[in-house]
Amino acid sequence: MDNINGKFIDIHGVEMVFHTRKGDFHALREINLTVAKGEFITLIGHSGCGKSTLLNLIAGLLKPSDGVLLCANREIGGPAPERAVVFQNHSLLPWLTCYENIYLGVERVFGVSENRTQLRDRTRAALALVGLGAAETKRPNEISGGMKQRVGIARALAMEPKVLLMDEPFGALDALTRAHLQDELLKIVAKTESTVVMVTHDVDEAVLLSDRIVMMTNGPAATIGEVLEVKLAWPRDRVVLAQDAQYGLYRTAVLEFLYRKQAHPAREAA
Ligand SMILES: Nc1ncnc2c1ncn2[C@@H]1O[C@H](COP(=O)(O)OP(=O)(O)OP(=O)(O)O)[C@@H](O)[C@H]1O
Repeated sequence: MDNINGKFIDIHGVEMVFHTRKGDFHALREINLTVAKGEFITLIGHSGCGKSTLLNLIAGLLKPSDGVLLCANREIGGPAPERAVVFQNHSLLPWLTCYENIYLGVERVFGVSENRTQLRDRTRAALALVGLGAAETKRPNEISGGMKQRVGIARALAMEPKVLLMDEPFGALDALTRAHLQDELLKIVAKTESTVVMVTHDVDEAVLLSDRIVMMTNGPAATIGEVLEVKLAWPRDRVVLAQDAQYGLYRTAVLEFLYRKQAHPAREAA
């Protein structure tokens, strides 16, 4: 496919070299990847292989040393609300309520063209989408870690981004909360038809959520080693999939890549 929907995000020949006091560090080499509109992509690989760097390049928070990144046919020149980011640590402003945290982003994006009632409706709709309508007047220190992450997701989605970028959004949560939020995310993404690129360390999370899993080689000069297409039907049910032979095969393929083909750097160094 070479229409815009097939190449909604188009990453071509990207290199990333960090200039440090100890010299240049070649983090990423020859990154080529296209993401279709509505696709859910996860990036997986050992610690330090450059997953966050690649996500930050798509976010426009970093500029590539070489190569080009396009979103909807336009070069990514910096951060923009069309590419909203959710980090591992929610990054909510502690002195604002859940409502105000979301409203701030909504106002920034739609404040020029819409009145206060419309902005309020957008904020409330985003809170409702993540099931937090009742918590709108609470401050971040009054809600659980899972709820904070949901506010972060609501804040990102409220900006109606073309792409949702998530850097280990559930990494700091306990297993049950994590599973619950994964299920919620799948429902939200199905409803909003979002395009998602998500960094994860979790093999089950990758298989459950992804249309494709992008597996990265170890750094330095990391690149995309393999891309696994996950052809499990939607909607996906974790309990049903736990018994599914095909699910097991996908899981094994990722584990093989990570622990056979790409031995952990710490072990190689030992
Ligand atoms: N600003 C920077 N300056 C210098 N080196 C950097 C910078 N940012 C990242 N790096 C290096 O680039 C490599 C990739 O880092 P990155 O954070 O993208 O990896 P990662 O796969 O996301 O790791 P983790 O899974 O541990 O979060 C690492 O070796 C890191 O030390």
